[in-house]
Amino acid sequence: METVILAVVIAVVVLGAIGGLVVSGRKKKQLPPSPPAAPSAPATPSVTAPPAEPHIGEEAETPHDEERRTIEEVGLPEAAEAEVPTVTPEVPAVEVPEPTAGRLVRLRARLSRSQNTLGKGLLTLLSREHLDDETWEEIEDTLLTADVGVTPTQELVERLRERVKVLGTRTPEDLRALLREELLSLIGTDADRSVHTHNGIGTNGDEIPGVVMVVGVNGTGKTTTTGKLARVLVADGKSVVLGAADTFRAAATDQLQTWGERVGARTVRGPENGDPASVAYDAVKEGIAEGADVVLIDTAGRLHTKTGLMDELGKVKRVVEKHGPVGEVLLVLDATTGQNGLVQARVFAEVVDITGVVLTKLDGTAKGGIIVAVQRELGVPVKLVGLGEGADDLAPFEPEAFVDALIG
Ligand SMILES: Nc1nc2c(ncn2[C@@H]2O[C@H](COP(=O)(O)OP(=O)(O)OP(=O)(O)O)[C@@H](O)[C@H]2O)c(=O)[nH]1
Repeated sequence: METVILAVVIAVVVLGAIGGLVVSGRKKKQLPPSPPAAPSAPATPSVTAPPAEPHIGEEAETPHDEERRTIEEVGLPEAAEAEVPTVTPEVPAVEVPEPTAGRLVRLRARLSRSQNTLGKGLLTLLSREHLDDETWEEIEDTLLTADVGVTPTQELVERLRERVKVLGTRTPEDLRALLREELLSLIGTDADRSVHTHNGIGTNGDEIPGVVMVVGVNGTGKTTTTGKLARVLVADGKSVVLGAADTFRAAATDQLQTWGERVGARTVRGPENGDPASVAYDAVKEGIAEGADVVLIDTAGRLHTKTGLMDELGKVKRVVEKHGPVGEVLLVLDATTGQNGLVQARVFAEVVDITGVVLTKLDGTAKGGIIVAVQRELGVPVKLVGLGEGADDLAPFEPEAFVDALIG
């Protein structure tokens, strides 16, 4: 019996002691709840252990080691891996130029702004109640001021006089239709205005890329036009190689290369002041090797009065022709230079057969009539017009859209 009592007393004491330990343990754990741990938490927000309020009892019994394991389990390594930035090789962005169809219509606002005097001026004069000699003279002056040229102006005035006489009433619609028709016949709607970029047959009998040479006096916009034309061709799905045969001006070569890089076209360049004919030859050779569709050759600006430079241009063309035919020789004319452009055109045409004209800076002049004059002078069509300094401001020349922009 005594033994039993002793055993019960021991059991009570032991239980009491255990109870006391548990309570003191709880108190210890509850005293510093979590504030000290909390500040360290934000350092690694994505990997913090999940329960904010862990089970007190468990926490008290959980060894410290186990907590670390739990954090590892959350996947620190993966998180760290995810944060490693992926290194991609730097590739220059290749632009996708705007399609060329309908560009002139899109750029119509620029055209009508610069050519207002011509189209609207003519319409206003033709709408006068009395079309006397003085009025016809004013019409003639308007055309001459716009650089249409003497002979085409006289022809147009004559035709308009005849047709207005026949016309009974002169409603604004009648006059607009009549003027549209006459201006269109003056500019011509039948000419082939496409830039010839199709493949040619090389001197060795194999197919070679279409070759286009861009020529003109200094500062007319040759390099810019070559770059813009490369974009037009790329937009139309063709592969292009550029030849920087303007070896006089290092900046022109860099400029051309930049244009090319923007659309993913390779530029063949030579040493500064090197032989332009040799660069042009190499460019076509590269075009053949690459199987490119078109090779565009930018030449140095040269004054038509400098015979030596003009002879050099002839040589560039002849050297290129050792590979095969040059499909297109584009003469770049600055529309703001007016009648002087015609003199240039004549000399360039003698040295290299011009096959098409690019009229640049038409956005900055009211002298759009030069289109008529230059076509008459050279007997070759205006194929492209420049209407601004923007990369896609070169448009295929469409007579209808041009005349519509003139007369509104
Ligand atoms: N407003 C306007 N500016 C143009 C147009 N075309 C070219 N330009 C500008 O004309 C200037 C001369 O252009 P370039 O292409 O360097 O002329 P370039 O004929 O190659 O010059 P050189 O190599 O010195 O003979 C540049 O500032 C062009 O941005 C156009 O259609 N409109």
